[in-house]
Amino acid sequence: MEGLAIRASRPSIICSLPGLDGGSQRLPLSDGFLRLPTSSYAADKPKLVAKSASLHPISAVNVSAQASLTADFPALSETNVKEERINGDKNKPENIVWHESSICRCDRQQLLQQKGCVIWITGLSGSGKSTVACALSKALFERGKLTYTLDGDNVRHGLNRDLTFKAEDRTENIRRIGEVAKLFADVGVICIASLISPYRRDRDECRSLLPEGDFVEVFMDVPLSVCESRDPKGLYKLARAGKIKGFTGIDDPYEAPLNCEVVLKHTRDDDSCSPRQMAEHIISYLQNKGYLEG
Ligand SMILES: Nc1ncnc2c1ncn2[C@@H]1O[C@H](COP(=O)(O)OS(=O)(=O)O)[C@@H](OP(=O)(O)O)[C@H]1O
Ligand SMILES: Nc1ncnc2c1ncn2[C@@H]1O[C@H](COP(=O)(O)OP(=O)(O)O)[C@@H](O)[C@H]1O
Repeated sequence: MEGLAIRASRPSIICSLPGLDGGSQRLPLSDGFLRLPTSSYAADKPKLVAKSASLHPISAVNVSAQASLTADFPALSETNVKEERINGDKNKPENIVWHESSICRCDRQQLLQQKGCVIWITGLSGSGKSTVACALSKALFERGKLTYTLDGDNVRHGLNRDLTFKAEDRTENIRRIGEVAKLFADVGVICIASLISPYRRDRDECRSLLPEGDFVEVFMDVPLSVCESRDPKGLYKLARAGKIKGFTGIDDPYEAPLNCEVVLKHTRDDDSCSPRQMAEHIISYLQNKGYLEG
């Protein structure tokens, strides 16, 4: 069906559409979506206004419409509006129905007094990703904030144990961790994902899984020479000796972020920020964006 689909985390939403009699109406969702055929809004200058049925914001909105449709979501600062045709998602599973829960993300965030998000730490091996992830999780814990860390090395011991370091396996590694991180964010947890994630496209895919603002990309901007001199696991030495093939930074690519939320730049060894200072930098970002409140 060609039309409009609005996804919300509530059983019904209040909606006013040109095609609906009597202004606003409360409309029930089926499998998490309000679906409207093109005919209900294909007026000359169609305007859609949707609000959640309670004071809770709509967690996500998918607009599938003709180019002429304009959607207007007043007072919904947390709303993520995406254009997507109902039939346009070729990866959409068939015969699978989304089951809504009566407790939504905003309820959990209220309980935890924080907002779920993903802190995605990317950088070369030895750039300090795990160290910063650890310092961040400790500093947030001390403030009473709940985090969970997904470390590339660790996840490769379990969920991703079947994956190698070939480009397509790295992509799959990142995709799976991105999906798991999204679940944590939905719980209301501040999820810290710390992995090399060398390809920009893979990181951008993970970003696109989340509502605007909820993906915070942190780049460990540390020169290869510094990472190599640290070499805590002796892997650079093995890579230089040709005993590890396809090692990031040596004979495999790393694409630095072009426009990320936080850059933690290494300056000089005698003047480098401590992991705690780096963690505080990320915390300031989260605080300014309101992620440390319910
Ligand atoms: N070929 C190759 N290239 C890069 N890294 C390698 C490789 N082989 C093993 N290792 C070790 O694996 C850790 C990186 O795993 P990730 O899951 O973060 O990598 S990726 O995001 O899929 O690229 C990485 O851990 P960190 O040093 O913590 O980054 C390495 O210890
Ligand atoms: N800010 C820092 N200054 C100096 N050394 C650091 C810093 N952060 C991490 N290190 C050291 O660098 C090495 C690599 O850190 P690690 O967190 O394991 O990096 P990654 O997870 O990116 O591989 C470790 O020996 C760690 O103690």
